[in-house]
Amino acid sequence: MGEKTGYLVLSTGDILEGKWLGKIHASEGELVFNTSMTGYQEVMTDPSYAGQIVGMTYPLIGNYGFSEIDYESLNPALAGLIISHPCRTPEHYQSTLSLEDMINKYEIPCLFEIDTRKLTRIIRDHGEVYGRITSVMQDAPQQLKVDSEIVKRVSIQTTTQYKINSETHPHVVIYDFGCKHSIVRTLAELDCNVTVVPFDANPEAVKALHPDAIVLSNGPGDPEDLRYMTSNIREISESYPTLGICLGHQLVALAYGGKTKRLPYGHRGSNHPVKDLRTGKVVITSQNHGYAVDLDSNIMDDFQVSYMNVNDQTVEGLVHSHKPIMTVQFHPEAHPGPSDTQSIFQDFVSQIPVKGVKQYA
Ligand SMILES: NC(=O)CC[C@H](N)C(=O)O
Repeated sequence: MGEKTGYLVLSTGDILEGKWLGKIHASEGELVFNTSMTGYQEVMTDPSYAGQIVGMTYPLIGNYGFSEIDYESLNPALAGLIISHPCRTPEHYQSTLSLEDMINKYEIPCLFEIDTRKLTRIIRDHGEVYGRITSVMQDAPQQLKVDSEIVKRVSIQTTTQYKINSETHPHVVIYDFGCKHSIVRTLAELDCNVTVVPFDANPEAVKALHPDAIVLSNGPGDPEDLRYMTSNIREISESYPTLGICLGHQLVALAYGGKTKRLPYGHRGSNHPVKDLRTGKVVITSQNHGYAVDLDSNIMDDFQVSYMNVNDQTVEGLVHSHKPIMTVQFHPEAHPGPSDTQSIFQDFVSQIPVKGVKQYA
C-alpha cells in the first residue's frame, strides 16, 4: 500500500525492518511481548504498559476493531505497538474504529510487517531489551532503563468518585497506580461505591473519605521505584480490608518487608496457569507483569502464598495470616478474559464490613 519503511532498533544491536502504520511517530521504550490471541484493545489501553513497546505474538491484529466499551484507560500510554499483520477491514457489531484509526487518534507509534517471532526470541534470550521505533536505521535507543517516575504519568491527578450507591453499600477506595478501568467497572457492578485516589494520596486523606475497603491497583514500572510509598501502603492496609492487584500486590509485599525481582522476560498474555495452593485447583489467568515477589523474602512471617504460577513457580498471590489483606499478581478483572478468577472480587466485596452493618475489628 506504499507505506513508509520503519525500523525497530534494539539495544541488543538487532534492527528489525517493518512499515509504519498510520502517522510516523518516533518513540523509545522497553520491549515486551504479549501472547494473547485477542484483547489488543485492552493491551493498548492498559496503563501498566506505559513506556513499553509491545510486540504482539499473535500475527493478526485489528480484526474485530475497537469498541467504546473495552477501553482500559482513555489515554493509551504504551510507547509503541509492533505487529505482523494489521487487519484493515474490522468486522464486529460494536466496532467504531479500525486499528489504523486508533493508531492515528492516539498517536501510537506502530510498525507492522515486523518479524515478531524473531523479536520475541530476542526478548526471551536477552530479558531486558530497549528499543527505538524510527525511520532512521542508525538511530540507536537512548533510553536504557525503566522510567522510575512512570506511575506519576498515568495516575489520576485528583480524587474522583465513580459511583454513589446508598450508604449500606461498601465504599471502596482505589489507589491509582495506573488502574485498569475494568477494576472500577467490576467493583461498580458489585454495587460498591468507588472512589479513585492518586497514587501518592496520604493515609489521612484516604481515611477522611471513610472507606470500607482499599484496592491497590495495577500499574507500570519497577515496584522498587515506589518504595517511598510503602509506609502509606502499610498504614492503610493495616486499617482496612485490602486487595492488591499486580503492582498493588508487589507493593504490599514491599510494605511488609519483602522483595521483588525482575522476571527473565515477564508474563504477558491471557492463558497463564496458576494454582490455588489452598484448594489445589488450577485456574487460567490474564497476566501482564515483568517483576514478581521474591519467595525467599521475609514477608513469609506475615503472609502465606495463596497462588503459585504453574509454569515457573513464581508467587502469584498472598494472603495475610490474620488481617484481611489479599493480593494477586494476575488480573482477576481479566478483560479480555479468561474470567476464571473473577470470584476474587466477589469474595473480597462479600467480606467487607460495611459501616453500620458489620464491625471490622
Ligand atoms: N500490571 C501490573 O500492575 C504490572 C506491575 C509491574 N509494573 C510489573 O511489570 O511487574
